Amino acid sequence: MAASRTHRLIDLWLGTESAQRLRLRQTSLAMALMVISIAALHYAVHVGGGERGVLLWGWTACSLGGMVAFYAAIRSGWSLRFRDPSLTSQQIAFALVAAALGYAQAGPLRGAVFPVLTLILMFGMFQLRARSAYALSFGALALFGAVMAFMAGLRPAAYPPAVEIGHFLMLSFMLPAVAMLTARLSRIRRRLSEQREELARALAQLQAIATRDELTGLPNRRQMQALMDQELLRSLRHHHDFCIALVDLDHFKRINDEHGHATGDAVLRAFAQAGQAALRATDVLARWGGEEFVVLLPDTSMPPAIAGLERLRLQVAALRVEAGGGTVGVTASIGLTGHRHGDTLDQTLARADRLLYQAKAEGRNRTVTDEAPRPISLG
Ligand SMILES: Nc1nc2c(ncn2[C@@H]2O[C@H](COP(=O)(O)OP(=O)(O)OP(=O)(O)O)[C@@H](O)[C@H]2O)c(=O)[nH]1
Repeated sequence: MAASRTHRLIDLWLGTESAQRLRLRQTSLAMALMVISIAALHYAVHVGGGERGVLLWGWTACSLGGMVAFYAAIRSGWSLRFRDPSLTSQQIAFALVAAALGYAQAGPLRGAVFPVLTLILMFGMFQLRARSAYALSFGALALFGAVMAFMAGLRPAAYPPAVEIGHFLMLSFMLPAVAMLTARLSRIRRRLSEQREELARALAQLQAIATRDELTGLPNRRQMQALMDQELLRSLRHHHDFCIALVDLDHFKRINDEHGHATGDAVLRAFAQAGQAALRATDVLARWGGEEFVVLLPDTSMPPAIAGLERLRLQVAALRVEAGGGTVGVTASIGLTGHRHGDTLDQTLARADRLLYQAKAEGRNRTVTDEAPRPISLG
């Protein structure tokens, strides 16, 4: 109960979208650091005998208000319009200005600002590019240099010039060092993301090789086998019909022999395109091997299956492929059968194969089914 209330509060503060949650978590951490730094500065001024006057309270209000404004800009989604919706550089720049102004008021304990400064710059380590990290570091150095010079001139007793020069020298070593580390991390991050993209590309390529026929771009035999297995399971669960057809190009050897292998390849590609166009979007045409193809017609009974295969056969017969100045045509023989409940896929495929053999034997360029003959509608 208490846990779920805590979760609800956290969701209210951070939202539920994961990238936004990450950004807001980081900003909340920055806010916490700001609150601790404000408390520490008040303590430092108090211990140092300084006056907690309007300047300190003004600084406190601006520092807190700024962080709340950053939180609101991110939480409301307003910052999503920027390249970096976390507003990392802007938050760091703001915190650096607040730190420099805090340094001007901290008195004898002002050295405590330096580790905070490092911490502020470390917020950029996982986000900033090298250029931004160097710009922020050198900007901070210039800002602190100006504040140190100003304070040494204004209150030399509290900010002795010799001590300020020492502080500046320390910063001029420390800040570029942090920027160098950030730049190194940024390079590692970039290399990692390049490698990740390369891996994703290689994986996509491997998937295409494993599932597609290279010549025609159709699903290959392995992929078709998986699709038919899936369809078999679906048909068992939902008690629907599906059909399978074996399609074989006629006298294909002759095309190769008379026009060359390249023309044969072009005919296979043209067949694949025309075949897919003739079928419904849910039907799958796959290359089974050589000049033999399989069509899977999911959730389809025999009459529409016959119509679909006849449409395919007629469109293939109308194909003309360029070959050495002329054109070459091709026809297809088709064995079509419906899957029978209780049969294995191999049994259905064997039946389609026998029907295909029959189509060849009866003169080719025809669709043969084991269904009782009925008028074919091409609708
Ligand atoms: N160009 C090309 N030819 C192929 C490819 N795969 C198989 N073949 C050829 O397809 C031809 C198939 O010939 P056969 O099995 O004798 O059949 P067919 O000539 O089509 O005769 P029927 O099937 O009886 O009508 C062979 O010459 C194979 O070399 C391929 O990827 N590209």
